[in-house]
Amino acid sequence: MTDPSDSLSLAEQGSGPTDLPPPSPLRIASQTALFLDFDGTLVEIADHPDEVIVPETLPGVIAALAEALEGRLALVSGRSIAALETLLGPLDVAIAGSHGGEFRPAGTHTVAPLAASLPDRVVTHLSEFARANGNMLVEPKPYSVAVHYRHHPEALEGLLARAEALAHEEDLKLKHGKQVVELVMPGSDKGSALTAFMERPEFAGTQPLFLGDDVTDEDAFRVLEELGGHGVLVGPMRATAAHRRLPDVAAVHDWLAAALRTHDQSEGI
Ligand SMILES: O=P(O)(O)OC[C@H]1O[C@H](O[C@H]2O[C@H](CO)[C@@H](O)[C@H](O)[C@H]2O)[C@H](O)[C@@H](O)[C@@H]1O
Repeated sequence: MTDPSDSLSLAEQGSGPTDLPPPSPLRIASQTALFLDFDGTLVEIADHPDEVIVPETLPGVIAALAEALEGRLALVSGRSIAALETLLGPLDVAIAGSHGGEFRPAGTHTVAPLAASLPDRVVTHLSEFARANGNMLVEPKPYSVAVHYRHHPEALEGLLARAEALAHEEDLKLKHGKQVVELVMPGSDKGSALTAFMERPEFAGTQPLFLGDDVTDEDAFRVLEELGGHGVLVGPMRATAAHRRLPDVAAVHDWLAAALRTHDQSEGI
């Protein structure tokens, strides 16, 4: 069975989806708000979630951009906020974690839930299934749970069936990301997280940009149309609601660094 990102592009085969232009250079301006996904966008995908290599300069780049944008920057990730801070260190920037379940504006350590807690039985059932099928990695998060099948692709069909049954019983949302099946509490996703940020005074009246690579980022890309912003797909072209594309993580880093250089020059730094 293929990765959902691959199957989206396969579904588009024939003429294939028309490629998207790259985004304009990022301008540090009062109308700019920047939302960044983490895995596959700021760091390369790794075999295990704990094995991602975080470039030494990344936390500094995020902090510098947030400062230059006067707080109009947020990380919007499927990971929990705690997992992101383990990898990046403590950061005083706005973060939405667990696919929008956790919401934390800049300047506070208080995490506001945007979803109800996941019932324990969901993690228990998926953990039993994962143990019985090659001991797949289970990643419980505050408002979602992820099962990573990268090393056990043969278990995907059964995993999807089990996850669909649990989603139906507990009224959960199923997300099929890169080599991962996740069950998420309803009422929150990356789109609702973006909307919640845009309702805050520091983001009001800005034009949001969101960079993301996975199919789970499409909720945010869709919401951006209503918010007057642009989605930037990171990675190979596929069917997407984004309007711009950068080819890979390295191109994201170059695009961000160029914005900081231009800003520093204009400030005489
Ligand atoms: O929204 P994101 O910040 O992109 O997070 C999405 C998921 O990222 C992590 O899983 C993905 O990255 C892993 C490390 O590269 C990789 O091993 C896995 O196959 C990917 O799906 C994270 O573990 C999940 O909790 C996030 O939902």
